[in-house]
Amino acid sequence: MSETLQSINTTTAAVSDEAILETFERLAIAAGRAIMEVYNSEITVTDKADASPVTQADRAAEKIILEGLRAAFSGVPCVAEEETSEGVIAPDLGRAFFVIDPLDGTKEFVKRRTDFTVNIALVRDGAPEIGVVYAPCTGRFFAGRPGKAEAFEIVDGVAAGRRQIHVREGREPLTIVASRSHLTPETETFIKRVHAAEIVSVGSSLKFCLLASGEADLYPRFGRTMEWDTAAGDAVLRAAGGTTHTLDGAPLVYGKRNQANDADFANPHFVSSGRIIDPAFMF
Ligand SMILES: Nc1ncnc2c1ncn2[C@@H]1O[C@H](COP(=O)(O)O)[C@@H](OP(=O)(O)O)[C@H]1O
Ligand SMILES: [Mg+2]
Repeated sequence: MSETLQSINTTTAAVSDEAILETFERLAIAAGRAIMEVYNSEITVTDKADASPVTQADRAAEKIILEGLRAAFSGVPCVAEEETSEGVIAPDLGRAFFVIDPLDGTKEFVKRRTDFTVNIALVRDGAPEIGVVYAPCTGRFFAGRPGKAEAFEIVDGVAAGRRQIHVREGREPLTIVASRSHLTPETETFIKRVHAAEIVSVGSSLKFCLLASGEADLYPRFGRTMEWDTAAGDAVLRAAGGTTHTLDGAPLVYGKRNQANDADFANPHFVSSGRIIDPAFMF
């Protein structure tokens, strides 16, 4: 059994991975409901300091998730997109902390497309171990913890069609998933090098989930992302048997602070993959 939260953080009770996931699921569904209320009425967009958009839905969803996590697991630090952008960051993350992107794919949301997601993850010892990704517009829900990844649909607030998912055996030509809004020249160069059957453009962390559910093989990201953009999807992917590597071939680690020439929690370029027969060609 994997380590409990209690053994690596000061919480009031020993908590199983399953119990953590149940809390994540409940909070993601509640956050998704708040997001869809805004989606179905008027969206107010403002620009953050980094020029990325934020809406009242991001803030409402983050409030629901943070209040829920802090009530259920007091003492476990939270790294959340909107709080961090306002300078609210725990001074010491310890060995276990939550990472939250309440609305990933804000550009998708603002354009009233369907790919935006709610993301909640637990990082332990630098690895994303437990995570949920929920796309409230379509109802698609993905959940992962060590050794088990699942997909299901949320219908009227209730989970239906729960099934285990796995990465697939990558076969050439591969299916590549890439960002719809942020495709860099470096990513395009990489895509040209790989023998791809199909390139699927997807907004948000759903890209990781398509690898996890065996619907695609590779997700190259040679552009800006922050840890909250990737932690939950990466947790689902790893639980399903996939990997995320930086360009030096090491697993992507989380909890990156005070890096020279870079902001806190910024990710380097990475490639996520399902079960690729020969990963050597990637780097
Ligand atoms: N130029 C840019 N402007 C805004 N966000 C950017 C960006 N480049 C990368 N991003 C990040 O990419 C995320 C979306 O990923 P994708 O392109 O895969 O859908 C955004 O998350 P948010 O939508 O949560 O802000 C944001 O953190
Ligand atoms: Mg994001």
